[in-house]
Order: sequence, then C-alpha cells, then structure tokens
Amino acid sequence: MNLFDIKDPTFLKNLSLTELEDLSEDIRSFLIESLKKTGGHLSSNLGTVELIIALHYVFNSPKDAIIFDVGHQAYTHKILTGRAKEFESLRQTDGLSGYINYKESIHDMWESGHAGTAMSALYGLLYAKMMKNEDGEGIAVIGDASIMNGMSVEALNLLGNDPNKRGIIILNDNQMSISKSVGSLSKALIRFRSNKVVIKSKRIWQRILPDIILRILSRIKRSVRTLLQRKNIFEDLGYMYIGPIDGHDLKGLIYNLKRISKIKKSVVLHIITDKGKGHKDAENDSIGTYHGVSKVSHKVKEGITWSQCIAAGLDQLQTFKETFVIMPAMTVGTKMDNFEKKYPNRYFDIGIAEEHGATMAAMMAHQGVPVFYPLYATFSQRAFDQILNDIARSNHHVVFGIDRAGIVGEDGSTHQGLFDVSMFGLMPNFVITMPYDAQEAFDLLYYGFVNQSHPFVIRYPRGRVSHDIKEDIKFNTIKPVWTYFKKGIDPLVLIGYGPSLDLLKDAADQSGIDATIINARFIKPIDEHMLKDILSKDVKVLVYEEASNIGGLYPMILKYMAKHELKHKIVEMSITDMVVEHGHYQDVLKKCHMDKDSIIKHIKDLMK
Ligand SMILES: Cc1ncc(C[n+]2csc(CCOP(=O)(O)OP(=O)(O)O)c2C)c(N)n1
Ligand SMILES: CC(=O)[C@@H](O)[C@H](O)COP(=O)(O)O
Ligand SMILES: [Mg+2]
Repeated sequence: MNLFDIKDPTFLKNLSLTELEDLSEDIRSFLIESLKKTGGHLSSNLGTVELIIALHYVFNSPKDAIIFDVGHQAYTHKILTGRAKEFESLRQTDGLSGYINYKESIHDMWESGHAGTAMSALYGLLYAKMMKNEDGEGIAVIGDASIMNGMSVEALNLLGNDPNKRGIIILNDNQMSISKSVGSLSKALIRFRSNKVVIKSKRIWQRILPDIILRILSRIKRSVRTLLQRKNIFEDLGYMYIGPIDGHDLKGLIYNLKRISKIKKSVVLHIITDKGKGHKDAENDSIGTYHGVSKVSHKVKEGITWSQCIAAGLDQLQTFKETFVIMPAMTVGTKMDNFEKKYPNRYFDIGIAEEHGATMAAMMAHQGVPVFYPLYATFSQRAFDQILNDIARSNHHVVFGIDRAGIVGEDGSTHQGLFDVSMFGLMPNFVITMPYDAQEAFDLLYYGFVNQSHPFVIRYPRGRVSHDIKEDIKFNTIKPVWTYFKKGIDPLVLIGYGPSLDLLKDAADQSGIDATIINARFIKPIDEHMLKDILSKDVKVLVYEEASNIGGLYPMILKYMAKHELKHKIVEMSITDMVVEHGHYQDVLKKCHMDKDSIIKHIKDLMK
C-alpha cells in the first residue's frame, strides 16, 4: 500500500490479517530504504513493526494512549499516524524528529528520549484519567533493557500494588540494549522465555486453531503454572503476566491484545522480537552497530571521533595507571569496545543505570580504585544527586568522560549536552575541563588520573578531531591553567574552550581584528592569574560557550570581576534558557546564534 496515503490509524480496522501482514512488509522495506538516506534508529524500529500495527489495530489512539519508552522505536507509529512523507527529513533540520514529539501529532503522548520513563508516565496517565474521569487505556511499550532501569522498577513496584488502576505494559524483549542486555533481570527474562522454536511454532497453532480453543489452552497453561507455583517476577509484583509470545506474529499479537483489553488488572504482555528484523546484518548484530545508523555516505571522514580519541588515550594510560571503567550501556557510542575486550576484568557494563554507576564509582574511588565513568552529557543528568552527594561532597577521585558535550545535532532536544557544565559547575570539589585537540585530551586524561585527586570532568563533543590512530600517544604534564590560543594586539579578548576555539579564531580573522584568544581548558576552577593579567589592560571581552551559561564560565568570570570591581565591557555567547531542537550541527549552531556570523557580529558590535 502507499504509506504516503495514510492519514491516521483508523484505516487499520478494515484490513484483513493478510493485508496487515503485507502492510508490515511495506513498512519494513520503507524503513530500510528511507534510513539509508537519513540515518536513524534502524534495529529498534525494525523490531517493533508488527507490535505497533497490532496496537493501533486493537486500540483507539489517542484516546488509548500509547507511551513509548525512550521513543526511539516508534517510527511505525509515525507512519500509521500520517507522517510517512516526512521521513525524508527524519532527524534533519526542521524535519521529523527521531523521537516522539508532542508538536508533531496528537498521537504522540509521551516525549522522553531518556530510558526508563514509560512506567512512571503510564502511572501518571492512569492517575490523570482518574482525576479527570476520562476513559481510555494506558499502554506502555518498553524494551527489555529499559524495564530494568531504576525508574522503571520504582513505578512497577507501585502500579502492581494498585488494585484501582489498570495499566498495560508491553515488554518488548529482544535481549538487547544497544549492546547485549546485562544483569540478573535480563537472565530472569531468558529463563521465562520459552525457546524460540516453541514461540515460533505457537504462531502456527494461532493460525490453525479457533480463538475459543486458544483461550481454553491458555487458561489450562495458566492453571498448570499456578498449580506448580512457577510464578515469575511480574506475577510476584501483582501483574497478570501473558507470554512470552512471538512479537512478529500479527495474529497472536492481536489476539492477545484484544484479550488484554477485557482484563481488569494491570498486565504485562511479554513479546519476543528480533532487533533488526528483516535486515540481515542488523538481525545478526550482537555488538549494537545497527541500533542507530548514519546515512549512507561515501565521503572519507577526516580524523577520528572524540570518543575514539578518549578511548585511545585511556588505553595508552593503562601503562601508567590501571583504571576501571564503569559503562552505563553506551559501549558502542563511547567507542570503549576495544577497552572492554582488552581489559575485561576492568570493565563493567552496568546497563541503563547511571545513578547506580555514580554511587558505585564513589565507593570504588573511596577504596582507592581509579575509576573512569564515561557518560553522555545528557544522561549524566540522571545521576545528579548521586554525583553531588556521593562523589562531589566527599571529594572522591572519579574521572568522568562527559561525551556528546554541546550540541549533538540529529538526536535533538532530549539529547543535547548543554547542561553538564552547569551541573558539575555547581558541585563542590569538581574540576571541569574541555580539551581543544587530541593532544590536550591525552594530557588532560593523564592530569585527571595522575596529577590530581578531585572529582574530574573531561568533556568532549560528538564530532571528530584530527589524530592519526596509528601514531604513538604521548602524555605531556600540564598545569591547571588557561593558555593563550593566540596573542593579538587589538583590545579584544575572546575566551572559550574546546574545539570552538577554531571558530572564534576564524571569526576574529574574518572581522579583521587581531584579538587575543584564551583557551579556558580548565572551566572550573577558573584561572584567576590569567584573568588578572588579561583584565589589567583596557580590553573588551567576549566569552563563548556551547553550553548553558547558568553556572558556566561566563558567570564565574563575572563573579571574579565583581569581586575585584572590574568594569570591562564583557559579553557572552551561550545557549541559555531555550530548548534546542534537532538538526545538522551547523544549522543548530546558527539557530542558537552561535555560528561564525553571529560571532563576527558580536565582535563588530563590541569594537564599535
Ligand atoms: C537514561 C538513558 N541512558 C541511556 C540511553 C541510551 N539508550 C537509548 S536506547 C538504549 C537501549 C534501550 O534498550 P531497550 O530498552 O531494550 O530497547 P531496544 O532498543 O532494544 O528496543 C540506550 C542505552 C538513554 N536513552 N537514556
Ligand atoms: C536512543 C538513544 O538515546 C541513543 O541511541 C542515541 O541516539 C545515541 O546517540 P549517538 O548516535 O550520538 O551515539
Ligand atoms: Mg531491547
């Protein structure tokens, strides 16, 4: 069928099973082709095609609210709610968001981007419906890795104990997070998964047997299980558990969802899916390479990613200091796979458990073990209290690799790395740094582990950095001071950190101003000696930060100036008090008035 003709999901109700199956094939082919052009979360979406068709077939969205955990697996939902045409702009500037997005559709009921929120959102929805005396179901779709997140467990604990609310939880079990799922809950799921052959043969019975027989068989199965007292964790928590069933079998899905809609109790429907279904390489991927893919491009990319740079530096550092890595489910993105292979005893994938990881790191540091804790800037926010209370307050020597710091581009507002400087900045004892280039990254890593003993942040962006991976890595001893990136003769000082320094230099050159540019690689504490030196002259100052300035470098400089009654003209360029949407990095920079032209304009205004 022509997916572009779909306006809303009501058409599904008139389709036969064969037509629904054909539709699932059409959607799968469409996704595979479309994502070659735009990139996106390929594997997770190929795994949920039948589930989402069945949900929209049985339920009535938006009266029945479908709540997607993370929201990265909802492309079929976007198609069925009339957005197929917009897929050519998926994750592009001003285009379709890669996640659930309130502004896009009345069917988009829960925005998140961060894992583990769907259960709490479901419970909130059920309460809201009760308060507003409103009909309709609440259905949470959550992956096997996200259901083990602390937040999910907190909500599961409460909803299972509430006899007056009825939530539907679809556990989409593909035994994968981005990489393999971890932990004992994951093992428990495997235990009560029947083997795949049994699940697939169920599909055949479902086709042959009439519904009434299926219902009787399932009752018998449940009674036998109750008799044998073989409860599983969900039943222990107060839910009716149904499954495991084949999550690619539309007939079975529809049959079970219809059945569930008549049950009065909260239910967990456990479905088994293949992550990457229909795409051979994605199906066989046990590493996580196909979880999210970039658009197909034949351009040769220069340099390496910042994540690769930090991973290489950390590997080399092992000759000086053996470090332990706590990894919150992001081995692929942070490029720590080699480290994991090389030092399996010093690497622990903790799953989506950023809070747990922070407190665990605190204790390990307290016991004298050097810990590296790589976190995407946006996900570090999850562990605010643990980092503040367990690490910062006690001044524990944990080294944080804050990856995806700054504008992340295509992932958009839920993933922007704009608040880490503010967050770590307000915490006592923290040292916050950002390298300009690969060598400075290596030096800061060495400094963070070897030359100092505070909680330490090295932040780095999503993009690439110039470095030849075959080259030997050497560490230079550096001091916790700012450096002159460029000394100029005009009375203008530009202060920034990280790779943005190149942009500042280009902008100054293009403005025809011979500005002094400062590399404030130690964002906190600030270099007061250097500031004193700069501000001993009659200069104008521009502070540039690809981050929220609340708690950032600019207010720290302002405080210094206020304390010393300095009255220099100073302006800031930063990303403050706004939600930054998805798009190409350069476009987003421009929208935030942080691009080269905006800097030039500021420089010209300052020098008038
Ligand atoms: C708090 C948080 N940490 C990490 C991530 C990154 N992340 C996005 S999806 C994902 C894996 C989710 O696995 P699962 O819930 O099983 O869904 P699947 O993709 O397998 O369908 C991870 C780790 C995130 N979005 N939020
Ligand atoms: C869904 C999610 O949160 C991750 O998959 C994220 O999209 C990864 O981002 P990177 O592509 O920057 O690793
Ligand atoms: Mg999964």
